[in-house]
Amino acid sequence: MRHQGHLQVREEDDKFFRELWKTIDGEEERRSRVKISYGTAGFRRKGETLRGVAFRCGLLAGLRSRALDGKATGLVVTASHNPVEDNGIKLVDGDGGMLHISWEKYAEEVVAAQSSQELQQVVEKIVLRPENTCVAASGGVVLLARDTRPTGEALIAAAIAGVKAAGCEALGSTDTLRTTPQLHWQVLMKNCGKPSEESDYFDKLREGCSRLLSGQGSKPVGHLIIDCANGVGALKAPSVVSAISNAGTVVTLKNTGGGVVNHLCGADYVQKEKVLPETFVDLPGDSLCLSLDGDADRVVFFLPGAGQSGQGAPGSVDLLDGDKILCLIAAHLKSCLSKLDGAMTGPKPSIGVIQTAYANGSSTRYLEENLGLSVVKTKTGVKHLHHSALAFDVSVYFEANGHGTVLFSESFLERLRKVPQGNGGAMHLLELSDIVNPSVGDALSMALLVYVILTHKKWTHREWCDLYRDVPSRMLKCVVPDRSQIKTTNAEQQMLQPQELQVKVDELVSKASLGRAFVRPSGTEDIVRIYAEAETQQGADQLAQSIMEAVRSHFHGGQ
Ligand SMILES: CC(=O)N[C@H]1[C@@H](OP(=O)(O)O)O[C@H](CO)[C@@H](O)[C@@H]1O
Ligand SMILES: [Mg+2]
Repeated sequence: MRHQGHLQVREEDDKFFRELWKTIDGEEERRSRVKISYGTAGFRRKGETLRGVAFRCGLLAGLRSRALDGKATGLVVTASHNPVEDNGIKLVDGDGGMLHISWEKYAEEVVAAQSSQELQQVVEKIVLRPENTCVAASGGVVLLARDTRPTGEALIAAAIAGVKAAGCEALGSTDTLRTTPQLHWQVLMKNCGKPSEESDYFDKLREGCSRLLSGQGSKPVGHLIIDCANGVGALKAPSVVSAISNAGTVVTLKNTGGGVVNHLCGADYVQKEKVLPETFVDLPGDSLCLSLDGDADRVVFFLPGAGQSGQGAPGSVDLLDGDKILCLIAAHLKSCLSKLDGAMTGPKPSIGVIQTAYANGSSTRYLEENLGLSVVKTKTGVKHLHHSALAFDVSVYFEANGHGTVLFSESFLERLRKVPQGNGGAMHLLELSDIVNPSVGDALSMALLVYVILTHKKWTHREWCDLYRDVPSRMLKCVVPDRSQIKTTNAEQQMLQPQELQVKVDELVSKASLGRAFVRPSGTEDIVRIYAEAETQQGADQLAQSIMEAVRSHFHGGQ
């Protein structure tokens, strides 16, 4: 029967598996899995408690591959920007993107299963659903990789066991270290019939960047200093940055693994604290710096300086976050498209610019008022931004924290290829498409892209920094008994429930000069986030604080 044997748990065959199964069925593991949700970007928690989750995710990635007629899927063991003791699982779908939203609930169901018997039943139930009649009885392949966290090896071993239990082939071992965007790309390539070697992705980025820089004759910056966050990006950065050093900029890699991943370094630290990574001392005056996160899918740039206020403490930075990266790219794409005018047949190409509510108000104003572009706002989480971006010929999306990429639709690329030789604009756009990841944000690819754009625009890093000045903002977190009581609308900028809390927020915002604020439940932490902007830093701080008090008082009666 087709639906028999979807889970092939052969405990008697394999000592490793018997040991693993004991852990999976251990009391502590069981309890810890009950309420774990897929979240904004996969499962995440203390690495020590994740073997059962990793096993089940391997199993699910295998089932998903079987549902896609044997197309490869992927699984990355990483906790991204989170501390070293955390770990997590990100699942990659057959198109190289993130796991399809319709399968997230299955991931939660398999993870919540409390015993091997229950797991078997959950799997059978999933494949018996009418929408899953496509799940083939066999076949399937899953690409696996991990970042550099110490718990990664054990989790990959568990995930491989899960893939095998689903009757699928596992490609990857406990030693397979990849950045998240690299694995996404490898899944995409495999499904295009072009299976790739470890180095292919970075070779392609480096060679593409060298082509774009050749003959430019000027460099935007003397020194580029890269904070690798002591993560997996440190292993891969050398293979791409030679394109930049060959163009005459001195590239220095820091935090390449000697310290603890994301500790006092990395994109999240720099973006949230607005300070230099700890090891960034005695920097040359003309340095442009950037920080990756632990799995290198997120990047922010910064200039050592006095901070935007001009009065920052030593070590403070002028931050060029995801919003500013997006504005630079959008400005460049717009001018490239204008060079195509008349050279391309058919309708005018559409350009999409996608942000979330956390984008600084000044960036949205710059895009709309200076560039004349209309901005689409989506819910938080790259999967939402990516989905909206797919509607355009060319699009760029970024979260303020540095997650983002540029997308070119296949039909637009086809039209570009037909533009007569000699139109530099079309060739340039085609070359740009070679150095971006079409599936997810990639810190290293974006580092190259920013450098290329600054070079072509003949802009210095200062000019980029001065595109606009951020509105002062403040983000706070608040623990509430049940954050799922908050329901939002309008790209999470308003609460539908509790209605009276939204009324209070509106009232507080109306009192703040140039105020803007919203409250939403986090998708990755058991907290509620409060974001506020105002004319002054003090105004933003006060607005955020008073909203936090309103949230507390609503949920805890003022306690
Ligand atoms: C305000 C904020 O930075 N939110 C982050 C955070 O999501 P939350 O749902 O806000 O916890 O983690 C996500 C996954 O890394 C990231 O995509 C998102 O931008
Ligand atoms: Mg990350």
